[in-house]
Amino acid sequence: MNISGNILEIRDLDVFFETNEGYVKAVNKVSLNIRRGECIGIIGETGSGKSVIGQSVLRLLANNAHVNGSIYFHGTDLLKMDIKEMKKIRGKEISLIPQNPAKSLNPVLKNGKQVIEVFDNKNITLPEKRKKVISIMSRLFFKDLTKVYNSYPYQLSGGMKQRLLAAIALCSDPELLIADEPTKGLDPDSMDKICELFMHIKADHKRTMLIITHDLDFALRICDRIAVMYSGEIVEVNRVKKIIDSPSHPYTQGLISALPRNGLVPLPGQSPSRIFLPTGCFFSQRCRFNSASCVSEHPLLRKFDGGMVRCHMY
Ligand SMILES: Nc1ncnc2c1ncn2[C@@H]1O[C@H](COP(=O)(O)OP(=O)(O)OP(=O)(O)O)[C@@H](O)[C@H]1O
Ligand code: NI
Repeated sequence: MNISGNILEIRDLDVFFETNEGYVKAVNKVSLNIRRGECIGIIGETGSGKSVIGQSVLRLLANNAHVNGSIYFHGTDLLKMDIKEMKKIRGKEISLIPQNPAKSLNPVLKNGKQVIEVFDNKNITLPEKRKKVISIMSRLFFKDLTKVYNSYPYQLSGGMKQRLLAAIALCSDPELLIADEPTKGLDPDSMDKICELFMHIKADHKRTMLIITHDLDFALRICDRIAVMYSGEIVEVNRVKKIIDSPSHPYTQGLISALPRNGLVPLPGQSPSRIFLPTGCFFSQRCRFNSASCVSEHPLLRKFDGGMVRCHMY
């Protein structure tokens, strides 16, 4: 029992990759807690370090990665855990809904069998497994269940494949569910269905979730709290309502203004090189409030307005 109520505690996570060009700083001193039953979103533009955080939690980083910091799951640091022990947690206590549904399914296995196969609880009989799988699938597929159960992945739409992957991820009854870009490459109709699916997982299955996405609208609809990443670090964390109604960090303000319903005002400029990061604020070159201290001094993440913000203005 964790007294703090946190399922996951990421502390000062640093990840850099060794490349021929130099050290790529992917994640800088990221700290984030996920409370039981909470759905937290990590948002930010491409390359900001969102996926690397998810991969760090599951210990699925590439071989050229160097990792520092701690990721506590029930008080045990996953980063120090024996890889054998880690495999007992991965896909069971912490499940991932992978990014690419097409690549993650076995094309020659019927959908129902696909879920039963990964459900490797050795203590229960096959009929019991089937019963459990059907119960999970019926909660995700509603009326089409028999048809879906007996057909093959290629007969499913993109949105339905996502549902199948969600069923696979849920059948181990995980304490934490991580989804990396669940809406990537989907048409608007499937997008709505995926939104509905995640709302359902949240409400009905009461899952603790970490949603990694560049799709701000999706995150705003699903999550309770949002962490905004810029160039490998968290620049703002707060409850969704605060992020939408009164974003504090100029980068978050830029993201919100760039939403289609707000007139799609794009943020000018580019994020800095990840090999030669600036001394001051990483966002200063693109910031309309840029001042001398922003260039000379790197801002710390400080408590503000019920959340945290990394900006000299606060
Ligand atoms: N194996 C690797 N070797 C070198 N650099 C890497 C490696 N994996 C990731 N990176 C770099 O780390 C940074 C963070 O990557 P990450 O995949 O976490 O971004 P992201 O925020 O998930 O972006 P996207 O929205 O495109 O998925 C990027 O600059 C990326 O190029
Ligand atoms: Ni990513």
